[in-house]
Amino acid sequence: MAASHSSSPFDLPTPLPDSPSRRRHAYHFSTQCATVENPSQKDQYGSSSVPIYQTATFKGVDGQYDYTRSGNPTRSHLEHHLAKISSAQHAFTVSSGMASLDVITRLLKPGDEVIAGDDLYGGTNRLLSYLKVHGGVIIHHVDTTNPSTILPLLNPGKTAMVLLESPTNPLLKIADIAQIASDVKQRTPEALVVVDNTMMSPYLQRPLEHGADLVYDSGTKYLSGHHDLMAGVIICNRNDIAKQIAFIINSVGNALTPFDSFLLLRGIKTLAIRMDRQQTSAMSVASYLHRLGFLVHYPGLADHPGREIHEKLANGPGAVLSFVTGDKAMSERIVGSTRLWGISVSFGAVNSLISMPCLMSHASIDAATRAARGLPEDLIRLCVGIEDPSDLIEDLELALLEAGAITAAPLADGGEHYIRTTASLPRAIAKLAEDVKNTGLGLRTTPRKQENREWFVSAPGKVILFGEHAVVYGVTAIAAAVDLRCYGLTSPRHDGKLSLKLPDLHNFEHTWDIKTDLPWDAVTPVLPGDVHPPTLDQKLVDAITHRALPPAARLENAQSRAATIAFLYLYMVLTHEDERPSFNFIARSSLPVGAGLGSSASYSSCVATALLLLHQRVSIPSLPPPSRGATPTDPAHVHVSHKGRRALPTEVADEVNRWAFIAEKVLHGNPSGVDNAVAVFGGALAFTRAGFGKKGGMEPIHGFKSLKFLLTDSKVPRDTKALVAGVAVRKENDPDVIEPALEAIQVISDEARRALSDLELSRESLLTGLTTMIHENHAHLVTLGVSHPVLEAIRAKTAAEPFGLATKLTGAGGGGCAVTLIPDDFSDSALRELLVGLEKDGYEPHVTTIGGSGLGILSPYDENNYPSGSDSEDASAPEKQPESLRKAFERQGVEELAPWAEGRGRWLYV
Ligand SMILES: N[C@@H](CCSC[C@H](N)C(=O)O)C(=O)O
Repeated sequence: MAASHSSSPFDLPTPLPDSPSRRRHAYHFSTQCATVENPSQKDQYGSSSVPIYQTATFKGVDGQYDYTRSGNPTRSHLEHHLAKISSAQHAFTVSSGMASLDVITRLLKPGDEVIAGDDLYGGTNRLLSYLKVHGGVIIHHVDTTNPSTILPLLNPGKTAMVLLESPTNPLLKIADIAQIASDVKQRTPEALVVVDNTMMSPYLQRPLEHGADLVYDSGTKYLSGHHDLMAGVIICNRNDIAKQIAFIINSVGNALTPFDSFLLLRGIKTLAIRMDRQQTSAMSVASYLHRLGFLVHYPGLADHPGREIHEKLANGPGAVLSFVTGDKAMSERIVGSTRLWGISVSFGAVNSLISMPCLMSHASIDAATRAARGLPEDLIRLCVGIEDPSDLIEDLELALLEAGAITAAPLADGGEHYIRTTASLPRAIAKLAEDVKNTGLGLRTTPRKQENREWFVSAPGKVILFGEHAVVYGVTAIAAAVDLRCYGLTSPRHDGKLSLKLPDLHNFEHTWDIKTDLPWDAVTPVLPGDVHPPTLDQKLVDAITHRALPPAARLENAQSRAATIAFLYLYMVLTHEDERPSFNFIARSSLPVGAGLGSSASYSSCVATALLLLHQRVSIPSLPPPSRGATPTDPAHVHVSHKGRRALPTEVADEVNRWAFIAEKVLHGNPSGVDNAVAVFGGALAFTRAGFGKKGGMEPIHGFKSLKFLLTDSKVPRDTKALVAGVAVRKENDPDVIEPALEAIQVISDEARRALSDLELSRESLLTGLTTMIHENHAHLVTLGVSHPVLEAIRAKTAAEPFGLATKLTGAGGGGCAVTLIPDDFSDSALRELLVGLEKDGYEPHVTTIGGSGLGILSPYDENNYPSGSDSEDASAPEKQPESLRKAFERQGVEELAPWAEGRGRWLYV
């Protein structure tokens, strides 16, 4: 026996007697929710909470209950309560929202026609598809935002049901339930108008009041509010339908259990208060995303196309919203980067959830149908809970930042704000342009003049002074440029070929025929002025790996293979409109490779700079005119000796940095961006990873004074991933030891940052302070378990008399490099003695200065000195030309690289 409620929903007036001065009136919704009373079902003990009648059977014959499938007192209380708050005559509860729809669609028979929306919950679509295939029911999907699309499908004698969601799941479209119900009643009065009201709950919308015949709700959502039960609710006013529903539920046996009935009843008591809070926060979240420029679907926003209709039907916009980013991979990253928003299907719980419908709740709709119905693959659905809205927005902002969906932009007052990055649109336009070109419809523009100069570029490596490993947990790391550098040289060719040579990396060399050896069909170019999307184009990476790598590089050496892929990737995405420069690129490095000193980032920066110059996407400032009369021995330029620093404009540095980061992604998958930032900008910076309640970002340490350090490569290879994972395990197992160590490292980094930028601090105090901090930071790294016996041996050697120096591991540890501070008064003879001792022990020490210049480009460039084709494979190249940079560059020993490069002319640095 299914419970049914036969009195008016507003049968719980104030207890006051009706009088002319004080009218009896219905209690407000929240009062009704909290007040569970059924006058016809008084509890024998007056219990204030409805008891759980955890019983399958009831004794006796002819009693109100006999078997819980047919009826149970706990469920009756719940159904009475639901009918009351839904303005309904009848309410039924079943095992899930889908069970509700199953019960309702059992009213159909083969040949019946159902009209449903084209944006609807994946499970609903699945059940309708099942009925179409197995039940002989004809299903029409239409755009229910436009009631006139339904009219031609209303087929008297055939249309049995019109199934609506409003707002729809997940695009939050609005269907005019009242208008549609009236049209249906007029044209096909026998058809039932059924509404899935889950998104609104009876608090915000009561479709029976707008002409619906049947309303169902997934009680799992707002009604329960805590995601601790599954339930479905069906309500209606018509006795004939109620009778059939009760019959089906009893026959099928899917009525809600006594325990779940109890839980649902408990949840409903707080429905209004939860919904109020959730809805207010949802409005803030929607407005926040809307302000950033995302396309947000939420009926509370002023520009929502269905807002006016929704406001006629409902008392609020609810707490579910969705938005698109323009890039599925970016959406995946956003969803994966949130901490507070749980990645989960469903909605309506007190805790906030984030999901990608196409991968989750709506995955059962096949991709082609999703596309045909306009359900975007990059759609993110947000279900707002009761947490503090500022925490929710902060968490979302950090995720958007981390995913590259927003970026900081300067404000007129010197401050900063976040704006949406616009990676996806120009990319689509570029693709379109390519497509047009490939189909022969494009207009060919005159190709630009081929870049005929040799370009000589260089970028420094980096050393982490403080904060390594701890940086993974949100601690600030201090990184600085070292004066060991990577150098890159391009020389023009005129034979349609491209070559890469890496003499210090297993002497790798390869030449490609640009037209035939590179997988051009796999590339989506990034147009000038546009930014590369935050994620790599994996299709292109794969195509290069499988179709462009020479067998030797593919098989032999992982470093040269990765360096080649990064080079070709950048070359190809920067190429557009058939302008495919032909040249040789040689990279050399005075930095030890794979020792944690940022050699890959300095290589990436050189590749990015060289390619941007060759593709004519950046240019360097031309030499200013002479300030006085020039003579053969005096070029007469004003020249203040700043050694070229700050001569390269910030725009050039920013562009190179962006592309160097892309090359770093090819090389490392998920780099932090610190290494390439140091390689490009030089100096020193403080880096904090986003997350752990921090915004994250990099800040230059202004006023950084250059310092002398000894970098000792232990020559012991290390496994960075394993070391990072080891710290994670220790942190998990021994938080009382590891957490304080991380906190102490943050204190050291903060102090180091202050000291390094304090212009008034004496040199002596700075060096003393740094010595202490080096010792302390190393001790904490030992606690984290990332030191190694060779690093301890280097520490002991440098600390021993007569040296007395402070050393710490730098980077991942477990081998790799140690960094030793050399005070200004440390004698040359002592330094020589130390170097000899370290070399004798099998280490490779480098005396370096840190905090120096970033990216450098050789200039002024005398184009006539190295004319076109001087070193090219062009058969017509004139003979007897001055030696090109290329040959001399290749000839230098690694130690001579830096002084030789400096001697080539005037370098411009960032
Ligand atoms: N795997 C489930 C997914 C349930 S989605 C639940 C909810 N209605 C929502 O919109 O999130 C299934 O396939 O049904």
